[in-house]
Amino acid sequence: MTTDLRVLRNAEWDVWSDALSAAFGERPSPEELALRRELTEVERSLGVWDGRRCVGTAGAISFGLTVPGGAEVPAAGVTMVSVQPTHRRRGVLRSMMRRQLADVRERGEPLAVLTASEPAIYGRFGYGASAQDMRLTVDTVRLPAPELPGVDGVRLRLVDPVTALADCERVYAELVPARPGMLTRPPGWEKVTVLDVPGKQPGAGELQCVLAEVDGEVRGYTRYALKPQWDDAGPCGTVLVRHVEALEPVVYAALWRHLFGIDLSSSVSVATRPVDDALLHLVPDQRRCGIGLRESLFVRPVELGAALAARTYRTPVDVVLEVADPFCPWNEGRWRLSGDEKGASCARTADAADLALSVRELGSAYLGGFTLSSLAAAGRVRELRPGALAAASVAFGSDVAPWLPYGF
Ligand SMILES: CC(=O)SCCNC(=O)CCNC(=O)[C@H](O)C(C)(C)COP(=O)(O)OP(=O)(O)OC[C@H]1O[C@@H](n2cnc3c(N)ncnc32)[C@H](O)[C@@H]1OP(=O)(O)O
Repeated sequence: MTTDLRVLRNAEWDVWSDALSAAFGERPSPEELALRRELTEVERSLGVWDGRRCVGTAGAISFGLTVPGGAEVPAAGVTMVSVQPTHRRRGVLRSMMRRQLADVRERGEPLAVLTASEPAIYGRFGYGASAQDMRLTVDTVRLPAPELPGVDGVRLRLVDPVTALADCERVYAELVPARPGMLTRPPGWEKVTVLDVPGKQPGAGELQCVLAEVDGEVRGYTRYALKPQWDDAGPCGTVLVRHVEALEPVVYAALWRHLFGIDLSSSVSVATRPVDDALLHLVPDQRRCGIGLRESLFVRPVELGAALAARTYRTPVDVVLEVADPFCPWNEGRWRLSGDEKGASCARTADAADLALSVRELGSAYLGGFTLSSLAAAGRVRELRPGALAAASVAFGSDVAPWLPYGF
């Protein structure tokens, strides 16, 4: 099989996009397609061609990723990856991943990030699961709505989601530096948050948006749709929450109180919240919150030294890492990482190693969502100097759990 892997050209976008849709078995709406076109960074997108047929696609988005300590680090958001069924398991994906990581490095982005259709795919390319989604299906019949002193002072306003976008984005922008894993997005990406595709959530009504105001200022918002349902006893619909964000506890409680109280519903379901979400402490019984966990954001250190130096460390750390990275061999070897809560440096060293691990484990530990100790318990990190593992594991931690609020 002779194929040609090259950077996408504008004129090829339609064929490339059709190949992507076909590989996922999707038929996007005209609105979705228009947004995909707008958000494709063509010069960062790759296509693999077999004659005039596009058989492989991969895109990258120029994000900024919040890391522990609050810095925003340039990160390539890997997306739109597909290979046609006729060309699978012949190394097309591998060739795109190799080319893409070389491009990311050339651009000087220390990190690549993605969310995976199937998590088993990307470890071999050095991506480690780094953050988790908490899914909740809350029994709002049995659980009382959240209450906090001052909740009655929060004014809620039902608004058109698109008209309210700028207000919501101001809130979102304030939240981004406060939590590792959150992304600063290129302009246009905010439209994805309000794209309401009829039929995408079968049975659900129109997307609603509620703004929460304190003293006339927007301090939070929620977006949701009601999925009505009826049984012999009456209404038992579900409120499907897409987003619920707030800048202070009382606003968060007010938004959840609203969601708990929506007529004709008996549960509220939200696909993703951080694992340390405050709702768990605003209700008296977590068991009735129907909690589920799954991995969400994968992180791949592309320039290892720059990536490790870009975040801060919870406790002082001075550790020599013996790093394996067969897919990006420029990262292989020994690195001394020294840092604390103010900053860090990471440079090559000839000193004896304290810990041995691969770049994938460093991706998993990078945002503080998974500990080096838990990875060691799975045999994926080896301690070479007694005491080094516990010290590094604590230092890599984060007070706030990493979280990615949406897919890309
Ligand atoms: C970031 C994102 O966009 S995620 C979206 C990924 N895309 C999809 O899921 C769409 C449907 N699937 C596809 O298009 C293709 O099957 C792909 C892209 C997943 C794989 O493409 P291929 O060209 O077949 O992969 P390729 O032949 O390069 O395989 C590379 C390695 O990954 C492995 N692999 C490929 N697909 C999978 C999978 N679904 N699960 C586990 N391993 C996989 C291969 O076995 C191979 O393993 P090796 O390292 O042991 O040799």
